[in-house]
Amino acid sequence: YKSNRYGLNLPPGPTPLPVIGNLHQLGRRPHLSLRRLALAYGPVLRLTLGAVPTVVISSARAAREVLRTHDLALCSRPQTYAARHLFYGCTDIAFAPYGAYWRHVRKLCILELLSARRVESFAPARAAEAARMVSRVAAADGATVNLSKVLARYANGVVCRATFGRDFLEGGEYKRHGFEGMLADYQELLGGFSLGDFYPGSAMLEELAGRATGAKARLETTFRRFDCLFDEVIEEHLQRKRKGAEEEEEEEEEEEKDLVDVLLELQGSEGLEMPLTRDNVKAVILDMFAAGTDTTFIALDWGMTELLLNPKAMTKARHEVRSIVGDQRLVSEAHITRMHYLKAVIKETLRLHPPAPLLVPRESMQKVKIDGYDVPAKTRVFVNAWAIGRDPEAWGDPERFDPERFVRSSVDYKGQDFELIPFGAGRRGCPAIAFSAASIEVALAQLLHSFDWELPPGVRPEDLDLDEVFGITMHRRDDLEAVAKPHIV
Ligand code: HEM
Repeated sequence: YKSNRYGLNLPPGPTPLPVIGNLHQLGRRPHLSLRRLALAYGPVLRLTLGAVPTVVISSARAAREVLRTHDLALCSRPQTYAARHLFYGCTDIAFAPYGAYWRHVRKLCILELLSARRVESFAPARAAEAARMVSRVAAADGATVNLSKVLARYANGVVCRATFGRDFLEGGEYKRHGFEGMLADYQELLGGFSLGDFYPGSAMLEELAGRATGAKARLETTFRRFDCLFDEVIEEHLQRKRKGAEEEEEEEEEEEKDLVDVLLELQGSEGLEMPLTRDNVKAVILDMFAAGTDTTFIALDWGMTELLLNPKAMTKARHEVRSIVGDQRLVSEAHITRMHYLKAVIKETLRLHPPAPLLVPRESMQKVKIDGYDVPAKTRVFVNAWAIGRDPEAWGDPERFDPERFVRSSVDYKGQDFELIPFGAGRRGCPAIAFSAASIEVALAQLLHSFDWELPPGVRPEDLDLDEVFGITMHRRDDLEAVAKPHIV
């Protein structure tokens, strides 16, 4: 085996796939190293992640084969050490292996939790959080604002209101529950490749590796923090229900229900195909909270970063928003249906900065052929959405932020166009595209309507450090700071 310049071992003879190597050799930014490898060796790479055969896909054509042609064969998830510890033994939606249980919870998610009607019912929550976001920015009174913090609170507020019926920002609760730390731990632990994953199937070796590296202790602490919070929230909801029943209140309006209400109702209903335990309910709540918060924040953070770096796009988007909203203070969702350029800005942001750069790994359930290569059962499959969004074969001038490209084309992120797959696609595709689009659009439109934005005095676009922190989701390492001049507040 000779070593190539990536420090990987190339096999001497022909192999079913071009490269064998080791993912931990790929450094701090695997999405980038993997793209370099794909440019050198082709869009279907095989790596050996410890004992786990792994395939990485880096072209729209190969992604179509994974996410459409072989969607069913490739729609399980690996039961990683971290996912099992954090997600109640992988009984959530995102990490459950393919089977009757996953089909059941996924169906409940599509029909009950994130249906078009439910997403619409959260419009007041989005509006309230957008208004609070404006107040937080206005409070800076022309001084430099840490916009990343403001956006993180918005994303957290929207997801918490939809999931739990309230946010945790008042009365020191945010700090008490340690939300930021919890989410940071979660992203890091899930995105990391813990030593335990190198010995799948050997429970003893996995356990030893987990202990030796300290991963187990961290996973257990993070799990316990989430678990206690969810128990508190469920008890609150049950108490409210009991009180309502004693006072013989009218049935709660469908519009006022949060996702915990819906899940508890489903749990109590008799017609359910499969019973839901309390742990199942908590696992699904964790999915909503964890899958929704950071992703929404990252899309907004990069959206505002790109607009600040590209004043022409900023001016055009602002002009569109203001010409539609006029002198009203708050942007409504009816306004947004007419904001075509704003939607193009969001697509362009998600093309260059998909919040989950390698999507969420899949696992093959049977042998399939991808791009002519044999991929055996039990192979872990990563799709490098980040590389695909910058593929020169799919995109002209791919590194340039240019929302105009979407004004001229009908390419969308809904899982039909494989050159743009920030939400994945197929049976395992993100079930929250409508929820996310609504949350991102209203926040971005509101920020552009209420304020004129500039970089802080003395900071030039080229001064911004755009480095990122890789995890299951990937955000900028530095916070975005900017100055906001009120337009209509
Ligand atoms: C910008 C925002 C978001 C992005 C970019 C995003 C991206 C993704 C991606 C890439 C996947 C894996 C898809 C695949 O394997 O093909 C996924 C799955 C998932 N997402 Fe999202 N997501 C976002 C927001 C949300 C929100 C707000 C929620 C919930 C409220 C959510 C819930 C889920 C769930 C439950 C899954 C697992 C689906 C399954 O395995 O069946 N996501 N998301």
